[in-house]
Amino acid sequence: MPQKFSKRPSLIHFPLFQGRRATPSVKGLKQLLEYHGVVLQQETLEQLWAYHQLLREHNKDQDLTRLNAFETIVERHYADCTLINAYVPKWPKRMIDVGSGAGFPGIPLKLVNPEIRLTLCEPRPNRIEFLNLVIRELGLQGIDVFGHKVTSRSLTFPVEGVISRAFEKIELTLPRIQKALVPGGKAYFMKGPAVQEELATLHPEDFGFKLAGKYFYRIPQSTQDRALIVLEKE
Ligand SMILES: C[S@@+](CC[C@H](N)C(=O)[O-])C[C@H]1O[C@@H](n2cnc3c(N)ncnc32)[C@H](O)[C@@H]1O
Repeated sequence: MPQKFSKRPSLIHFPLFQGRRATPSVKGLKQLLEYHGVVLQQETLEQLWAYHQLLREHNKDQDLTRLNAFETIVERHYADCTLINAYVPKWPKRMIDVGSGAGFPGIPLKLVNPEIRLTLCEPRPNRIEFLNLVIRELGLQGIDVFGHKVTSRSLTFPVEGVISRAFEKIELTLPRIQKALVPGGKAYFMKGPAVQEELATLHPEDFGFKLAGKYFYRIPQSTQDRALIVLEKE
């Protein structure tokens, strides 16, 4: 039986803000995030706002995101990439984000979990440049960019965690990360509704992994179904 997507993640608050429209500003960002069930500290909000401004400023020449409206960017990028915290009690210390693009989920994940030592893996030169700019401008520590394709040969340093969103089928990513991920390490896959078909044919044991968790939910106050699939390296 396919899993049903639940309407609300369990650890989420629903604050008072009831509208979806908000002026692009730190305040508007806070209101929209809270509307989607994400409550952040003021300092984190300000960092996310600084990132948003860089994203807007460089989007035209660097082809970073196809989303345009502030509300949509907050819902599908920032809320999406921070809601996952509700399902992971403790993130691994040393992680990579495979296929980061403009920094999703890596940058929001790092902002809400500054203790993670994170490497953003992205081969496209304009995106590498943008990610390095974000790191510099926001003064982030414990984060760097691996500007190459992740393959079983290129990724040689050991990591305890891997995350990716909108990248490729899980069965294609597992061989890429098989060597780098330490035994007991976890791989987190952020997926949309098509995950059901993918899971039906996925055999993680063929790659030395076992299923450690699967969570199906909807971004609060949206039509966006999401899943977080967690695999553990045996
Ligand atoms: C569809 S985008 C998703 C970007 C981001 N994760 C998101 O959710 O918005 C996939 C990204 O993976 C990058 N990519 C493609 N092959 C890769 C590989 N072998 N290793 C790392 N990144 C790769 C592409 O350059 C692209 O930026």
